[in-house]
Amino acid sequence: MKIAFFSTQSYDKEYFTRYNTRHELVFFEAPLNETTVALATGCNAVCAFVNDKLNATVIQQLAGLGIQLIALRCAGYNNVDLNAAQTYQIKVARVPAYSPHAVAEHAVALILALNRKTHKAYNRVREGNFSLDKLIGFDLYGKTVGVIGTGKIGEVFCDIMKGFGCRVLAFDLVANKHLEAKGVEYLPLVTLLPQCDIISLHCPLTEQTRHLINTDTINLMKQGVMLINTSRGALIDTKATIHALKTGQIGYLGIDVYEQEEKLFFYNLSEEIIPDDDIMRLMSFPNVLVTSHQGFFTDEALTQIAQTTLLNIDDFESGKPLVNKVI
Ligand SMILES: NC(=O)c1ccc[n+]([C@@H]2O[C@H](COP(=O)([O-])OP(=O)(O)OC[C@H]3O[C@@H](n4cnc5c(N)ncnc54)[C@H](O)[C@@H]3O)[C@@H](O)[C@H]2O)c1
Repeated sequence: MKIAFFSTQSYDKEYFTRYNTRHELVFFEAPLNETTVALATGCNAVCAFVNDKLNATVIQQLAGLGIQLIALRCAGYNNVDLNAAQTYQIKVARVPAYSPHAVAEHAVALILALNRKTHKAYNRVREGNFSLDKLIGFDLYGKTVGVIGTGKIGEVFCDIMKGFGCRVLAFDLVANKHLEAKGVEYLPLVTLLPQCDIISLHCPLTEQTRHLINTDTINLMKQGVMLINTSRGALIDTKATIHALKTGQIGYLGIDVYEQEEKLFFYNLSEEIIPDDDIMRLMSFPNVLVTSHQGFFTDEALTQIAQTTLLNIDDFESGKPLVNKVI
């Protein structure tokens, strides 16, 4: 099959070329949207990533070009209009699990860096400043951590935080029996939020979870709470979060995802004027750490993403059941 890859970065090319044996891969740096969709002309499938826009218009245009498969090289599919894909009979497959450890460990990295201010210490000592002033952190041992969404990533995250000696509380639509057996306590969200020193988001972005973190839920949290989001940006109402950082209601924020990330993340904008005032405000707080959607970015995860995506394409081509189909 001939597959058009959108939003391609050098590492996508490297890993997919390494594991591809039978397909023709065409790599485009451009993201997939209404203005770039024509690049898929002559291809049978498109391979898309988290910030590609597969709305109804794009899907209609893809159908017009004869595209039969949308092979997502990610787990989330909130950026795909599934009704439109169904209408135009385009199959959608994804990579449901690729090293949940990669994302869970990144969430922990954000917690540790925010708490112990490692990023600041790194810069200080390079300038010969060996003072500890304002670098004080807190022991994770004995603290209460709230985990929202205890699927594959949330489960690994709970295990790691248990290992630190934290009390772990969870909120999910379905309780995970393995976690309950290890002492993770499931509570309604309104009961969980006021008890936690750290809250980490690991649920998908859906109509129910959009702006799950808003003024009302933030006000239920402990004053000075640490909020971590490695899931999807729109789980958090950015403006409400900025307000809470200004008042001190949120004491630390670690985000690997951002509501308006598609125009920023994965690009080098160091020589540009960035017009997004919210991200600029967020980055100006000393207690906010932003990474640009790198939770998945480990060798193991990139290998798994390439292998599973190519397997999905193989299965589709040979008419086998699509084990990783979304629809
Ligand atoms: N930062 C990154 O690089 C990166 C990489 C991969 C995935 N992600 C994000 O992480 C999310 C979680 O991934 P996963 O593999 O653990 O998914 P998963 O499907 O295994 O788990 C998601 C969990 O969220 C729960 N959930 C669904 N709706 C909920 C709701 N309304 N309230 C509470 N819980 C709810 C589900 O029941 C499930 O247990 C993905 O949806 C994706 O957005 C981020």
